[in-house]
Amino acid sequence: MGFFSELNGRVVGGPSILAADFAHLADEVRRAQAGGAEVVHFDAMDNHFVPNLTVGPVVARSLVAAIDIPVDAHLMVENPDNLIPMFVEAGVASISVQPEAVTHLHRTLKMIKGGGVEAGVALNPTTPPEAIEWAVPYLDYVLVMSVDPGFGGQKFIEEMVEKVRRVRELYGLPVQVDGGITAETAPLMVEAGAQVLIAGSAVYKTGDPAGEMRRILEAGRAAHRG
Ligand SMILES: O=C(CO)[C@@H](O)[C@H](O)COP(=O)(O)O
Ligand SMILES: [Co+2]
Repeated sequence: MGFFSELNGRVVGGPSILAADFAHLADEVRRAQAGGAEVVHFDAMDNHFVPNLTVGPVVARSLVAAIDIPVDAHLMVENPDNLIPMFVEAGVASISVQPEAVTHLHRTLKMIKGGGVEAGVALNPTTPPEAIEWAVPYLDYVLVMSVDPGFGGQKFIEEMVEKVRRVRELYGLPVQVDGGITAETAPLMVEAGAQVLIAGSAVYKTGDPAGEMRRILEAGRAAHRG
């Protein structure tokens, strides 16, 4: 049970908080919800794995309490094991880790699942889908990064469309996509098999978060092969 395991073939999406106004996070999420967002993507960065620093479990806890859609935590941190129990305690619905930042991935995924939340891996653009073959029994979703993690507003990496197709073919797990997702790139990703569309800049940097969220979801759904 959970957000990813209950998608039932639907294409869904939500905003990445990275591009939102952090002084009004819950309101920013509600703006995207007005455009059909069903999940919010919470980017945690540590200035070690990525050269940027954002927020952690304390802010996640407040956000969970203030909104009524699931919070999906994307941990771009080295050694996430210390943080996982705190994110679980904060009430997030799912946690993805970057396998490039984790030494004992099996242990880390078991820790996430043991906390009763859904587990994912977020693959850097050059990390091959085959790298997670033996992690699949412990996964509820795969996040294909279509930019290098660390910043919003970067250029979409086109080859990631084929990577989505490959991940879907290999594992059949729900694929989430993150990085440079817009109403133009979303259909390419959905046609290749992506089901969960995450967008930061495209939603929040245009002045119409609800309208842009809706546009991305409609464009994605129009490309869905069912
Ligand atoms: O995880 C990340 C970046 O590391 C993403 O969640 C970005 O925040 C997406 O931002 P846009 O590329 O949509 O602006
Ligand atoms: Co992210």
